[in-house]
Amino acid sequence: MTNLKSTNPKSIAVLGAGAWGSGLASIAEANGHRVSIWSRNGSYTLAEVVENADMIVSAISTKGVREVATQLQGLAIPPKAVFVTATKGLEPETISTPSQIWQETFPSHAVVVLSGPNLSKEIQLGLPAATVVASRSKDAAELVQLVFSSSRFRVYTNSDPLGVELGGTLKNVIAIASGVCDGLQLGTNAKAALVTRGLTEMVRIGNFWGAKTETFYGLSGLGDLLATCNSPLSRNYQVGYQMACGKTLTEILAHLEGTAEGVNTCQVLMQQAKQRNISIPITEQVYRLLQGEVTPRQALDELMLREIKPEYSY
Ligand SMILES: NC(=O)C1=CN([C@@H]2O[C@H](COP(=O)(O)OP(=O)(O)OC[C@H]3O[C@@H](n4cnc5c(N)ncnc54)[C@H](OP(=O)(O)O)[C@@H]3O)[C@@H](O)[C@H]2O)C=CC1
Ligand SMILES: O=C(CO)COP(=O)(O)O
Repeated sequence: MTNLKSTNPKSIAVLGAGAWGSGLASIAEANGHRVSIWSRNGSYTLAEVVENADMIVSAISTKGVREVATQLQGLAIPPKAVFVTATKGLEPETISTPSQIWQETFPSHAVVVLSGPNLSKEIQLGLPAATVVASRSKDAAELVQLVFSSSRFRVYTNSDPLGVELGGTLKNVIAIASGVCDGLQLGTNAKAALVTRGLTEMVRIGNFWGAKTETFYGLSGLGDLLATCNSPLSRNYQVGYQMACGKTLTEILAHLEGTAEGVNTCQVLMQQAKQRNISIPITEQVYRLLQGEVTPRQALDELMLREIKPEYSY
């Protein structure tokens, strides 16, 4: 069996002290690495945490990524530092993924995407989980794999960073739909149909942007889809569930613990789908529900009564 406790501790700067930033910091710390955490209200400055960092791990919500990346641009980042992004969203103005923002801001540094079925509350409890680290740089991905692998966290490498990142991002919209499905008590058959067709929709969007189909059938796609569509711990699932129980989006977001990225992702996807004529019927109904244009029951009827068609169009 591999001994994963590090004999070569690295300096890890974690940006974002939310649920996932704290979770990732604990995993690296337990593996013997030197971890310092930055957040807007924390006691360290950005310059202090990134000084001498071997790895800069961002678990900032999408809305803050560019702002923090730009602040870092003015600081002395060690040339060999590897950026790791764990954010699952899309920037509305540019449709960039978080890793694209990091790579654009730091073109000569390696960027690694970390994404998988990783509900942070379960990880905090020490329950076992697996994830994926993906990069164009094999060496960087393997370094990140080594830093985070433990007896409770199994880390796989992957060479399709876009597919890995989009899996974690796109499933959030389907998780909202799954929450609606459970809130309306539509049963197991309906849930299976929703998640399976949701995966088809994820593959369609992902392929359009250049991600590989097979990546969506791995941990960062199907794996994360199953976790978030079946767990009340998922904030995105909670948004859908509570809407099905009659709450408004504003009421839900006011009391939600943490970020539900699917709400913004859904808007970005709808804009793109309209402009480029991509068929994303589930996302479209989630969008209309979030906009207050349909009730959960109307959204269900719209999906069930779409024009009949083959399962796959060749
Ligand atoms: N929780 C989970 O189970 C998982 C979450 N993720 C993803 O990780 C990301 C963060 O999620 P999570 O930790 O749960 O969310 P939280 O809401 O708990 O934390 C959000 C973090 O983002 C920071 N942030 C938000 N806006 C800004 C900004 N403008 N500038 C700087 N920092 C900002 C917050 O900073 P501050 O602390 O200063 O308020 C906080 O650290 C999301 O993209 C999510 O999808 C991925 C896997 C698992
Ligand atoms: O991405 C997650 C688990 O992998 C967390 O999901 P939520 O953001 O919906 O809580």
